Amino acid sequence: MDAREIFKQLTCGAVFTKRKPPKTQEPVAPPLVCPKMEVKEEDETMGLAESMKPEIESDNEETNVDMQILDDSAMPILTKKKKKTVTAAQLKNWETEKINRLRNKYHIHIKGSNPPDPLETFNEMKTKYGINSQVFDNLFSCGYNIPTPIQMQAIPVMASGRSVMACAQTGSGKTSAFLLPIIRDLKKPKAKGFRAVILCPTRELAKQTQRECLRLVDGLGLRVHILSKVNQAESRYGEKSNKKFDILITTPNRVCYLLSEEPVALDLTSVKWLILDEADKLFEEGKNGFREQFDQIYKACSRSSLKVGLFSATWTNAVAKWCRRNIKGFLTITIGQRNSATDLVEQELVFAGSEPGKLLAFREMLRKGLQPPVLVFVDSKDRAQQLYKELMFDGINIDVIHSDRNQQERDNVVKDFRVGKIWVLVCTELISRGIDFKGVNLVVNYDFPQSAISYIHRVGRTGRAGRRGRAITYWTTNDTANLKSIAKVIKNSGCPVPEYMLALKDQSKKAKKKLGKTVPEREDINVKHATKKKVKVIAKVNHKKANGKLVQNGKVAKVKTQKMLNKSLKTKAKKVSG
Ligand SMILES: Nc1ncnc2c1ncn2[C@@H]1O[C@H](COP(=O)(O)OP(=O)(O)OP(=O)(O)O)[C@@H](O)[C@H]1O
Repeated sequence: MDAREIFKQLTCGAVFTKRKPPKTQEPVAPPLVCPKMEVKEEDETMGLAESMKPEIESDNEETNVDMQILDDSAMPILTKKKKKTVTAAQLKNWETEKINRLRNKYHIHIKGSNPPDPLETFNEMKTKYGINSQVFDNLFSCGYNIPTPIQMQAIPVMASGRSVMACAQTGSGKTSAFLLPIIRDLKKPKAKGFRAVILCPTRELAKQTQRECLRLVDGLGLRVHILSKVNQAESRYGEKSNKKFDILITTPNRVCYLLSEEPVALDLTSVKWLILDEADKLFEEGKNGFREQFDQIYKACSRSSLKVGLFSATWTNAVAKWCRRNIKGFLTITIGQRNSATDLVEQELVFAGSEPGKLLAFREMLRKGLQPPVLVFVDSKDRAQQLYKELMFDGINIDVIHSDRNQQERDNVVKDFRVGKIWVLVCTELISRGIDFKGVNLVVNYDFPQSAISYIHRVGRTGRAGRRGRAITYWTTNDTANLKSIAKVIKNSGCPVPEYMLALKDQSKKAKKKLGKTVPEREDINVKHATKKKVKVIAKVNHKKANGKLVQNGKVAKVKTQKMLNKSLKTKAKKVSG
């Protein structure tokens, strides 16, 4: 017997090859399951309702056995394949669950029948809604890589031709949320006249929206227009005009002026989309609101298929009521908690005792050093002017904006603040809504806001587009009426507030409404609180330094002496008292 024969007998005829054996699976014994015990699968269906999981069939129902016989003595090798059976209904449920998870993740709440699914990426605008790839490129050149939660939901809603009422925090990208679906819908320029109208409460906001729109329509040829000189409008937008514009961005007053002309100087019959940015502000009644103007504009947009979009960071009953009465099949989108301040802002309430105490506290803050740009909000244009005059000699680049300044001055101030020439801007509610100054580090509520809604918008000028910010609010014993509601807003956005503030008595609805409308009486902020001597000395020094002129923001301003300041304030006070 040669060595080969001996080896064959010893190995019982086994064959050895260089090939790797196929992967085998040991036959698995059925799991021991206690009758009452639930077996949880550790797979991607975790957390889904039982009915939504794909059906996984058990071992004893069907098992495919593959046998591979290498030779007579080899063991059979079992391979088990699990078959999955998923019905269409289950797939749909599964998809719904995925969408719900996405909405929960981004705190997207939507109300109304058959809402479209939210987008997860801008790319879906191309694949699902056929948006022009040029717009897509424009988005990326704006630095927008992923949609914000309001964009995720509002874009598909509007792109599917539905009216919408949307509420999302300040600085969360609402402007592009309504601009993108409009641009998608209008596609290219047409000689039909305005097909979209965007109403904003202030001209500053209208200009900013126009800028954003121009960036997004770049390369499409769509013509975006802002109503400026109403006296030139007649020939440009009237019935006989050559209809040279597609999108109109404006404040309501200017539109109403043209609509009241004989013959009507603005044709809105082709308007497909009417957007109200800062809708709750536009719906306010009284001299600061635009309720009547809006009604007139809505009537003039007579196209039967008109769709309306109402956007704001704050939600009021008046807006919801109007939507229910006038718009069929609209959807309501809310991101996060309604009427809440952004949690990107570190907020603080500071008790300043009295009016002079506020000035001292503010000066102390300036002395310690602050990081510009800073916005300082006060109650009225007179107070804005007073505070500005008080601080203009303190060696900071400061300016003021309010509705008494002419349009050119207002535009210059906004421009200078944007480019960093102005460090501290004293302002009124005029710029509390919608204005997107990039990188404001600090908002100071020098005067306590008249309502929680006003507080939310003022504070929302910082902490925008994912950046963090800070807000300081001074309060005195005169401000206790609103203290609780504002303390609550601060607490809800995750900042600490003293417990006693939250335990204060609630105001009645009527009292709150009244408070929101009336400007509280406050002691003047003026130089009489500082020692006259000190002001004279400062004025003298500045006078000398600038050879009789004060150079500010690249412009030459006349330095006013104490006497001149008092005189101008007295004449202003006389004017106000009538
Ligand atoms: N998808 C995005 N990715 C990154 N930045 C974005 C995106 N969308 C918008 N932004 C930026 O976020 C900032 C705030 O946007 P926007 O002014 O539209 O906010 P808003 O929600 O209208 O705020 P407000 O309530 O104060 O009017 C802007 O500077 C804008 O350029």
